Amino acid sequence: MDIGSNHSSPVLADPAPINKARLGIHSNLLTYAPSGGSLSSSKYRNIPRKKPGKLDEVCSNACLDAMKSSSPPRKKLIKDGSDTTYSTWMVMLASLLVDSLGNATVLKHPSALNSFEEIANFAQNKRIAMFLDYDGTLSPIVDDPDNALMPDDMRFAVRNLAEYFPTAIISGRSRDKVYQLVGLTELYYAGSHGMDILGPVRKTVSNDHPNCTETTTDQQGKEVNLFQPAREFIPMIDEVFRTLVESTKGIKGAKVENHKFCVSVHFRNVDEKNWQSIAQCVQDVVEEYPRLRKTHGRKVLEVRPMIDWNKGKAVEFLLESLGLSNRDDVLPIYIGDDLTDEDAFKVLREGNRGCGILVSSRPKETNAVYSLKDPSEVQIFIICDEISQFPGDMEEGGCILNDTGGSSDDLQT
Ligand SMILES: O=P(O)(O)OC[C@H]1O[C@H](O[C@H]2O[C@H](CO)[C@@H](O)[C@H](O)[C@H]2O)[C@H](O)[C@@H](O)[C@@H]1O
Repeated sequence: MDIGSNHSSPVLADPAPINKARLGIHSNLLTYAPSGGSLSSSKYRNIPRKKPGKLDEVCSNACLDAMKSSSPPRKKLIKDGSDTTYSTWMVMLASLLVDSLGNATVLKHPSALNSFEEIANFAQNKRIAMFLDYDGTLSPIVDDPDNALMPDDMRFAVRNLAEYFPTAIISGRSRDKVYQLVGLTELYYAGSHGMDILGPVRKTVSNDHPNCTETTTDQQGKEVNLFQPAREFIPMIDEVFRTLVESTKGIKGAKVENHKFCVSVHFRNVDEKNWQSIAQCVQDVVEEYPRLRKTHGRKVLEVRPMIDWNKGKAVEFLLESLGLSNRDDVLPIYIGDDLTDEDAFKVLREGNRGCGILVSSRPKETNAVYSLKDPSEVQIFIICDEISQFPGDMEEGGCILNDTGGSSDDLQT
């Protein structure tokens, strides 16, 4: 049985589709040309860059389009008296449309919870390898990235999961930051969209990537492999971080984060009339640094090294490091909510290797097979996985679920 074979192509009507062809923002749509310089491995290639000129304006306008189309306006109350009836009708029509698009998603990307039996059947006699994004997947999206905390009951569910299946977090944040937020030593962590991975030691992996792999010890003194394919970019990223902090300091609500191998520029709290200025600041940087490129997430623009590495490659790398790649008895599952997670969904979809689950409450174009509405559904899915794979253990008290969100110690018997 092919996983998700009942469900058709990944392309779905999106109420606000992003014009990727114009933007060139999605890494798996980019063509990489061979690089010179010290990034000698064929994995790392430069994208030929246009000369700065008249097109700059078009570029930052395109960027602005992407910022707008990925940020649908919030519902507004209609106060204008004369147009009330017409406007009300429009709102009702729009919400009907959203509802029917929602149903289309349900059909094409069914809920992973409703399809749980299908997934469990497919996972039978297989070992699940679980990959989880952080923001919007394990923690709800909030205005301030520093307040994106993972609820304790989610942490408990993930910790239990990791007891049964190899589990990795793959985040756009720095590895240190995401480790600090998740706080579980049982997991593997990949930060900066997979450009900073702490994984198990495996010789073949080190041989494949001799210049970017280093054997070290983790917090528990265990031998681990540190994989950093963009190591030489650290000083450049640091410089870009400082430049962006300076250039955006006059824009109210802008926030810049340094993730060691990439920089995030948040515009969630910026008035829409200033989004153009944010886009311009980012555009100026990528023009000044031809070996960096701009990508795009949920109300965030990012600047990152122009290397052929992303969350999809990180999944492949971790599977290889865990000795789980190219095996019929392994089912990798990746759960994520953002554009950057699409690279991972695509890797799993290709060759029917595993299954991507998109976290979204509205229809989106995606390479995932299934969907979950929000982090609370992610938590339920994780718990169901544990129970379905090891029902005996659960009944015997390995994991007794309650709905009070109490500490893990309270719940262990
Ligand atoms: O790959 P992820 O773990 O999902 O990280 C992607 C970005 O997540 C964070 O930003 C997002 O979440 C914030 C907190 O909810 C929200 O305020 C922001 O608008 C979102 O884009 C993080 O701050 C970024 O640096 C990550 O790239």
